[in-house]
Amino acid sequence: MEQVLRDETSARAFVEGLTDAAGMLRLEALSAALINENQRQNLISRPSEAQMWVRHIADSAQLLRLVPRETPSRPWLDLGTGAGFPGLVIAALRPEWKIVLVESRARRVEWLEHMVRELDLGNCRVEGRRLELVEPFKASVISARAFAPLEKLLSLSAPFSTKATTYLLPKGRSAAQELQAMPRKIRGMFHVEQSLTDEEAGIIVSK
Ligand SMILES: C[S@@+](CC[C@H](N)C(=O)[O-])C[C@H]1O[C@@H](n2cnc3c(N)ncnc32)[C@H](O)[C@@H]1O
Repeated sequence: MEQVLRDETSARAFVEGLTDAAGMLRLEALSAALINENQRQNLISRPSEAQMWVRHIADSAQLLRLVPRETPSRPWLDLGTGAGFPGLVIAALRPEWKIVLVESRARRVEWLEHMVRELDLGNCRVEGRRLELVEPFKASVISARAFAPLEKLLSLSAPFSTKATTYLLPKGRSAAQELQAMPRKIRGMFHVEQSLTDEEAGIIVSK
């Protein structure tokens, strides 16, 4: 098994390897603002504030290992971005990529829009509505962490996917089980990658 990022120092070093100094500054700013905003609205669990890099930032950033380094030809769509994971972290690491964050809760939408402006992420757009109401477009990547059960996720996101779309779905410790419970045809379209931030967690990946 690969390295597991057990502490904040190793998680930060891992993310450093994926970006440049400006990217790290954006993530530091995101982390500080998020801890501040978490006093006003419940964005992340309080205990996870002290493990921001392992639990949230590196956990999101690791998805970049699963896609090509080149700018995708179509947008990266993140479903149910919430506090910003994983989509806002990807946008902070790859500001030249087109990223669309979908989030329905008004205060979270405000927060995401605020951070997109603060971090000057001109290629990142927030769709502040339910996914069901978003005008469909074809995405290169569809990511979602803790958004919906796999079957529902696939049906809600179908209008945004093509045969070439890569799904990246951090599913925690239920990944293998959730995939196993799917009909064989769907099972065959995905596999589970080991998460670098939790040795028992998996990421459901298409193709
Ligand atoms: C459990 S949170 C996860 C947030 C974030 N992805 C993370 O892992 O930290 C799920 C988020 O999805 C949003 N959500 C749920 N159903 C949605 C829908 N149909 N359209 C858009 N957003 C939705 C919720 O408002 C919530 O912020």
